Order: sequence, then C-alpha cells, then structure tokens
Amino acid sequence: MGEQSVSERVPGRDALRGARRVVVKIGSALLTNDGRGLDEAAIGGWVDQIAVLHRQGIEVVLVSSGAVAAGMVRLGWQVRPSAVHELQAAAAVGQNGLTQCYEHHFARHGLLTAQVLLTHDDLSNRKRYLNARSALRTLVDLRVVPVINENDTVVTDEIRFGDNDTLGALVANLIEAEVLVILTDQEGLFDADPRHDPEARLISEGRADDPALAAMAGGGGALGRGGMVTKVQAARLAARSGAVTAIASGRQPEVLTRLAEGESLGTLLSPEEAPMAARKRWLAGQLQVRGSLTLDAGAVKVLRGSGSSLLAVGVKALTGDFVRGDMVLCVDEQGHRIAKGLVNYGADEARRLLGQPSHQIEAILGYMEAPELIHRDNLVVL
Ligand SMILES: Nc1ncnc2c1ncn2[C@@H]1O[C@H](COP(=O)(O)OP(=O)(O)O)[C@@H](O)[C@H]1O
Ligand SMILES: N[C@@H](CCC(=O)OP(=O)(O)O)C(=O)O
Repeated sequence: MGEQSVSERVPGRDALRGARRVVVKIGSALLTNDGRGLDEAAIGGWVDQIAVLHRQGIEVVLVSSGAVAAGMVRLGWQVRPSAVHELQAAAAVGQNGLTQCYEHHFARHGLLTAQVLLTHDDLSNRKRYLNARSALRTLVDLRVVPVINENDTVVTDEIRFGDNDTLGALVANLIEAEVLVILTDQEGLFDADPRHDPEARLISEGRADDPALAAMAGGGGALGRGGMVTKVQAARLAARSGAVTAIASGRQPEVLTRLAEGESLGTLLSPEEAPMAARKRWLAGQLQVRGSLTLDAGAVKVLRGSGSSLLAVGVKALTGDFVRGDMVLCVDEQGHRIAKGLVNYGADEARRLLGQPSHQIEAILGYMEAPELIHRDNLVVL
C-alpha cells in the first residue's frame, strides 16, 4: 500500500515533538483483543510508553474504551446486546476490569491513575464543564494519569457520545491539549476502508477540515463504534482548540514514543490555523461571559498593542459573580468592549487585587494562583 499526501502546507509532525499535553484515546477494537477480553499485555505496553512520555514531562490524559467489550467477556456474552440496560450493565462490569488493569500497569512505574467517567451533560453544562476542567487540570498537575471513559451506566442512547473519539476530542478541547492521538486497529486513515478494499492507501497527512477526508472514512467494526467517520470528526473538533490529531495503529511497536519523536506514523490531521489563533477563536466562541473588568487606559493600550497578559494593576473595577476559570469581558472606562478572557481569580479575590501590582498578590490573598489576572493565552482581544 502506497502513501499519499492529501493537501499541501499543513503543519508537519513537529507539532508532536515538544507537545506538553497530549490526549491518548485507545479504542475498543484494539483493547479487547478481537473480543477475547482485555488485551492486558498490549495495555501494559501502552502504559510503558505513556510512562516514558511522563518522565519527559509530557502530561498525558488517557481516554480508554473497552468497558462494554470487557464486561461482555466477563459476563460470558458472545454478542453485543442492543438493549441499553444490558449495555449499561456490561459497561459497569467491564469498567472495573479496565480500571484495575490500568492501575496495576501504571503502578509498575510508580504512577497514580484516576478514573474519570464523563457524560455529554458534563461537558455541555457550564458549571460541570468547569468542574471537569479544574479536576482534570488538578490531576495532571499532581502528575496523576486520568483514565477517562464515557459514563455508560447513566447515559441513554439519545445523549451518549457513543464513540470515544468524540469524547477524546472534547477532552483535548477541555484541557487545551496540543495533540490528540487516536490509537486504533488500522495503520491510520486510508482512502477507502481497508477491510473492504485491499488497494486502499494510507493518508499520511491532511487538514482536519478537508471534506475529501470525511468522504473516505467509513464505519466501525464489530467491536468499535464509530469507525473512521468519528475519528475524522474528532480531528475537526480537536482542531477547534488548535490540537493536531494523529490516528495510528496501537499495534505498531513504541507507537506513542515514536510519534512524540516526530516519526511519520499513521495519519496526521492538522488544524487550519496555528494553535494559538485556533485556540483564541475557540475561546471567543466557547464560553458564556460571567462578569466584566474595567481597564484603565494603560491596560487597554498594552492589550491592544502588544498582546500582553492582563495584570490586576490595570483593572479599576469589576462586576459579576465569577469564579476562577470563568470567561469575563474586559471594557475600557467608557464601556467599550476590549477583550474577553478566562480569569485566574474569582470575583471576591479579584476585587481585593484591583489596582495592585502582581508582587503584592501573595501578601493580599495569602497565596498566589498566577501573577496575572488573565494570561495572554487565555485572552482574546476583540
Ligand atoms: N477509510 C478508512 N481507513 C481506515 N479504516 C477505516 C476506514 N473506513 C472505515 N474504517 C474502519 O474503522 C475501523 C476502526 O474504527 P472502530 O472499529 O470504531 O475502532 P476503535 O474502537 O478503535 O474506535 C477499522 O477497523 C476500519 O475497518
Ligand atoms: N464507552 C464505551 C466505548 C464505546 C466505543 O467502543 O468507542 P470506540 O472505541 O471509539 O469505538 C466502552 O467503554 O465500551
């Protein structure tokens, strides 16, 4: 099978080298050894690679499927049930096995794991979104590896992500990962489904938003859910916050560490825009505004002129009952909209910091979350 590159001028694999935060999604088709229970040896191998990345200082969040498939094996079921309550039951049984397996293997490297089960509601409801975000950020700051799956036991068909590719992309958006790696049972995205077309050729690189790629992607196998369709959609979602997506075979030896070294494996789907521009556009559209900050003329000038972070010293007043991580609007003294951004301090703390230089923050609050009120990466000038 040959290789082709669908579009020119996409960012190269350098995006994978030097990434600080990576979401790795491992699909059912791969985890469950073609339906014969969890493939513990393979899971141990991916964990070993993640531990290597971890030692290099890369933060890894894992999105792992496999609960339903593992539960089916434990329950002795040969055929995936169609009734939602049976799928939920299988997921509940299988999730235990998944958690034990990851915990055991990460413990060999002295690493802690945390089970995080999410539903669509958790990511669309604003308060829960912020909770999920701060919990995941805290876990990665603590050097714990979160192992995420959909909370299959409480979701019904209408609201479930169904496939974990979408969940992986939303998690990449949530934690602002630079890279989403989707490990599956094929080498990557082919120009036709290789199960049906032996002549199918691997796409090595492309743009996440290229409609030609979506047309090449087909559905999933007996164990997986979404097939390549949802992987290409996931790449497009991940691109909204500037993440590149790599789709690769989990059976390639050392696939994760080789990808992180920039090796040309699988399919790389890149965002249209540079990560920071994409991220800012995503920020601008993403969150409801919870309050406002009134900036003095000096702060307006530096925000507009040099793209600096917003410091408390340049803020004269505030309104709203926002908490850390909320989106706030920045206005000038005449009330004109200047910028929007995610604030590092809640309204009560921020009020005490108004007009104060950053070196005073610790003395005023007794701690310092960050030296700036809004970091420039989290700020969009309007
Ligand atoms: N264009 C394509 N290129 C590669 N694989 C494809 C393509 N179209 C459909 N597929 C199918 O997608 C499957 C992987 O998706 P899926 O079964 O959902 O696995 P996972 O559990 O890893 O998400 C592959 O086994 C393959 O047969
Ligand atoms: N939450 C489900 C995962 C659904 C699923 O199989 O997704 P995928 O691996 O993306 O095809 C489970 O753990 O069984």
